[in-house]
Amino acid sequence: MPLPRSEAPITASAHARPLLRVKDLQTTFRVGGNKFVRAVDGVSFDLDPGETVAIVGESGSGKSVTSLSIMGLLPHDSGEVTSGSMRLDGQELRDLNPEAMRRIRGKKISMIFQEPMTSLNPVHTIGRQISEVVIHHEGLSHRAARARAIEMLELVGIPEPTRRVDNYPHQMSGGMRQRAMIAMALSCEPAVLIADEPTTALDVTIQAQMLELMQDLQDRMGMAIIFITHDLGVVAEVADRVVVMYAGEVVESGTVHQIFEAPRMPYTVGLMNSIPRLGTKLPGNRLQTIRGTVPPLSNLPRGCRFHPRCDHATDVCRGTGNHPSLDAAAPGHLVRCARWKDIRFDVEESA
Ligand SMILES: Nc1ncnc2c1ncn2[C@@H]1O[C@H](COP(=O)(O)OP(=O)(O)OP(=O)(O)O)[C@@H](O)[C@H]1O
Repeated sequence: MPLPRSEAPITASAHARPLLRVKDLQTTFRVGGNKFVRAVDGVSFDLDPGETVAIVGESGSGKSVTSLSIMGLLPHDSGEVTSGSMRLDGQELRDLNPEAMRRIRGKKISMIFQEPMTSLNPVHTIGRQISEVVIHHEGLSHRAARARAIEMLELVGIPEPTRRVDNYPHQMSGGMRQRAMIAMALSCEPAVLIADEPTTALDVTIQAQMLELMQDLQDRMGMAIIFITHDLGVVAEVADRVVVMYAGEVVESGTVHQIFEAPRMPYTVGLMNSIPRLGTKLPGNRLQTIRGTVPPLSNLPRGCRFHPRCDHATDVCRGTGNHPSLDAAAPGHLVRCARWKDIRFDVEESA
């Protein structure tokens, strides 16, 4: 059943009113003179309290721009949300002025980045940085804020928190800085945490520890997480629902089971095939990469944006005016592929 693009309610929420509803989000960048590109093009998804939605896709697919749009952190000289809606707890974020948005960031919605130094200030101690967040948002005294900082460092598993609270970021290892950043992001118990590739820069053991830590904190604090990654392998471990993005658009979304057990979009299957540790067997059982590269936003292919890289593409995928809509392949499972009814992928999970 094809859905008109503007009505496609991605990854159907079980709640009457989701915690966060992103609908038809469009974010545009000025790329010189009067030239604009649409880095996020009609993206919709819901996030319910306590759940994890993963946004996946190769570099340049629009994952980070989606999250920066929600956070109100686009570079203000070049990027702008040009249409759509982002409702957090019923409040339209686009209606908020910068000061009101500052009050929400850190308090109701927080973000952690791949590189901790993006959010940690090298010239202040970790304790001071966490304290500033809780003093700003909760009006705690300096003494109470320091106690909260120590408590948060302990919560994220930093040893000797009463000593570490006075460390500067450079006195900590990469893994510990990552933990400190998480402590800072969670210090006001936000309802939503956006984690943008939070484990990519870490070695495998620390990666696993960080994922475990985030899930543990989610269980304790009940926050919802938007987990941004190019790694579908990680998604299988952390997500309840998955949004696959390509060239600024959602190309498939559904529950983690639907995406892993019955993917319908060749791009999603391509991402799966390029992950060694996923344990998914496909014909030939060989590791593959998706041929070609993500197209530049200034020169998108006609028809389906993925067709030049797709082994299943036919004329119907290439034609001007044949831009595929998001169709419901099953309840809560949406796919943007003109041929999804014709293609079957032989995906089985290994033991
Ligand atoms: N400041 C900017 N000015 C112009 N274009 C931008 C800017 N920031 C991002 N873009 C464009 O938006 C597109 C999406 O970028 P985005 O960072 O969201 O991708 P991503 O999927 O998060 O990739 P990565 O995994 O590398 O972070 C890019 O192709 C880029 O061309």
